[in-house]
Amino acid sequence: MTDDATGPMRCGMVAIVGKPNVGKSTLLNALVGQKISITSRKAQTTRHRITGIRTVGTSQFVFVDTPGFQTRHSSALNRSLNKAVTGVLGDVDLVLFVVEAGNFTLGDAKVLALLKPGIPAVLIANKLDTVHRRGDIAPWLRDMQQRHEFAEFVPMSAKNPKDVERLFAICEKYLPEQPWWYGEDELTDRSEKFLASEIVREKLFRLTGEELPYTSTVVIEQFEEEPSPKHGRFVKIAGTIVVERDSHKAMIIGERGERLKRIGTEARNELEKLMGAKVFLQLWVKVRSGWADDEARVKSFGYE
Ligand SMILES: Nc1nc2c(ncn2[C@@H]2O[C@H](COP(=O)(O)OP(=O)(O)OP(=O)(O)O)[C@@H](O)[C@H]2O)c(=O)[nH]1
Repeated sequence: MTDDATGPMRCGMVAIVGKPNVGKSTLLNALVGQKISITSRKAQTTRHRITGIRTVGTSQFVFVDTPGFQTRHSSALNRSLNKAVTGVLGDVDLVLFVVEAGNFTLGDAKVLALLKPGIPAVLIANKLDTVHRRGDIAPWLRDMQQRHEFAEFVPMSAKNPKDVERLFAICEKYLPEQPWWYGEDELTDRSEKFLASEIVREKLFRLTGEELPYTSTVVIEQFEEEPSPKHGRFVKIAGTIVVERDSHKAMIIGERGERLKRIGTEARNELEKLMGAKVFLQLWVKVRSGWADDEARVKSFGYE
């Protein structure tokens, strides 16, 4: 990657797609250079179409993260997720198709089938650091070449900054020559309110582990900024964690409310850092059974 400001001005949209858990959010965060999308060990934590923006030299990359492609269940929530993926793929300049290096499963094949002809796709063979037999990668790459006409093949690790820098240099030439859409320092076009719900959701999944179904969601009901002579910025946030069962509610609240308190404290600390503000955060837990199957309710929670 070059940082010199010579050459034509470029700007373009880059979609990051792949089945759940291959490392899309990790890659996006590494590319944008700051935590924007939420990562966790639990699959399917990314539901929204999140953009991250990075300007390097004369090129501006506008990244679009997509939800993990759902195949197992077909509730209204999953249909909405799938629509988000297919919608994104039609109007981007470049697709980064992420798989785990050395692997290709039916789940990967289903996402690959969504790629549109005419839009260049780069194969990202991620998590290379976990591959012990590097010799197996060359024949695997040849096999991948048969499956799709990829523009480039990039074996890498999203956790290795050198690999991430190299990826920029590889992607740059696929951006069209045109003026930038965003300011040089902008990182995301998502609101702080949206980031607040994502951060609470991340803490929720981190602190409840594998037991909590991914249909649990967070709705921010209040997001108000008040002038504060003492703190500069002061933001009051109230949110509701919506779950499907009483047992999930009990799990989140924990013994004597300990777990919910921790979720709130960790989320508040991170929000304060991110927003450079003093944050007052209130969280509730509500049970709404079957919401993931209810089309209207999925919409009311902000999923298109
Ligand atoms: N060893 C290793 N682990 C990685 C790498 N990239 C991502 N991971 C891990 O893989 C897991 C899943 O990463 P995510 O970035 O959340 O995956 P995702 O594809 O966005 O997942 P969904 O949101 O479910 O679609 C996390 O535990 C990451 O830390 C990598 O290059 N090497």
